[in-house]
Amino acid sequence: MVPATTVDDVTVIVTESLSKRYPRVTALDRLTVDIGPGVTGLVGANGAGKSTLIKLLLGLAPASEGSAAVLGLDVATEGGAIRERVGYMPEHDCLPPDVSATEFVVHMARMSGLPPTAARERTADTLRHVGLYEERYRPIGGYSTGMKQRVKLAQALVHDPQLVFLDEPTNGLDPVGRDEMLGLIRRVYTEFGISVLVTSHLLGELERTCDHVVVIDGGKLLRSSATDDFTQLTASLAVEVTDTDEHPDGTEALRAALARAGVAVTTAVPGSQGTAPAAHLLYVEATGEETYDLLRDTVADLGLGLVRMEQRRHRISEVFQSDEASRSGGGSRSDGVSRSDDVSRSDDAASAPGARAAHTGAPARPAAPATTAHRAPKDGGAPDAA
Ligand SMILES: Nc1ncnc2c1ncn2[C@@H]1O[C@H](COP(=O)(O)OP(=O)(O)OP(=O)(O)O)[C@@H](O)[C@H]1O
Repeated sequence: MVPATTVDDVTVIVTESLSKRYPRVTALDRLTVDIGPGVTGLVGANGAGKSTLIKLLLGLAPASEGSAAVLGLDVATEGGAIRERVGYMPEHDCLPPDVSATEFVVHMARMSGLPPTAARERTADTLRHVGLYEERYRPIGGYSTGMKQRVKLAQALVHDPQLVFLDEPTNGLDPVGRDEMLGLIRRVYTEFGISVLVTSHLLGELERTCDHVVVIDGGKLLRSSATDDFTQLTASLAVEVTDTDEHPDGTEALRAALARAGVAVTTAVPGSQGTAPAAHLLYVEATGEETYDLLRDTVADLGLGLVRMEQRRHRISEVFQSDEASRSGGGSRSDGVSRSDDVSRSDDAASAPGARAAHTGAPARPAAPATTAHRAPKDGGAPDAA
């Protein structure tokens, strides 16, 4: 696959007070954000306005208010030029069942203006890249959900865009399929230099894939930060030890010894209520070098093997959980629902590692943390939080 033109050191997407109002609902509400090159996650519950933002950025629907530019092109007047340079993977199933992946992707390449030979070559390259080369002549109707998602990704990449919009590409995939798709998405940028805007209702799944995360709720910006800012190092150390004949439960032996030494130890992931503790992991509050020394000596005195001792990172969801906990006095939510990775559907929350499903019927929404918008609105005020 021929690498795309890399977009370096430019703002890939800029929106300024962008709004979209339908008769009964405001889908986007004065959204102001800058997005640079790389892989950016756009996270929000169902109905948060993610698909609407993509449609506006592609110039497929007019904004009610405000402005936006993609690759320096105005969405209001240069939609055609934007769509030449941008690939789009829609959320919903939109594939013809009776044609093969090759026929479909060649057709999409021709629609994008590629000559017949180039269209066939690019199709073969792109299908190989997404892992569909062997099955490329089979009708799409017989494909699994994961294969269909790959066809949708291939057609978004076939015309060698500078940027792709991927709307919920992991929808309907099992955990293995999700991981594979997220790996593919990461490689779209690292191998081909194509910047990515990928939407998801799962906060957690994007932290491994994205350089930057934008969180929206009710059409408003909640937060826009580098992923590292969300997942900065915490003061706690994750410690894992082996069991021995003398201490069949090494973790418990270490916990008891540390407690006797007056060290704060927990088996639950700090700051994440409702998250199941990982087996054989202790979290120790680190107060300085002496904590490392004490841990090493205690493990040695007990005769245990030290498997790992590492400073742990916040998970993105914890940023929202801890804020919510502090707003409700440190306890759980008044409705009894704890935050999870999933900012939307309870069925997916149940499948997210360590997540507890919300069963209120209403979508669980992230609380607004102290907003650190990537770019403050021009009036200098903080963007509205829902
Ligand atoms: N054409 C439309 N007419 C009226 N309302 C719409 C239209 N498109 C979207 N909406 C409404 O705008 C809001 C935002 O929808 P949008 O599809 O952008 O959300 P989303 O974050 O992409 O969620 P999902 O993942 O469920 O699609 C929703 O309340 C939706 O019902």
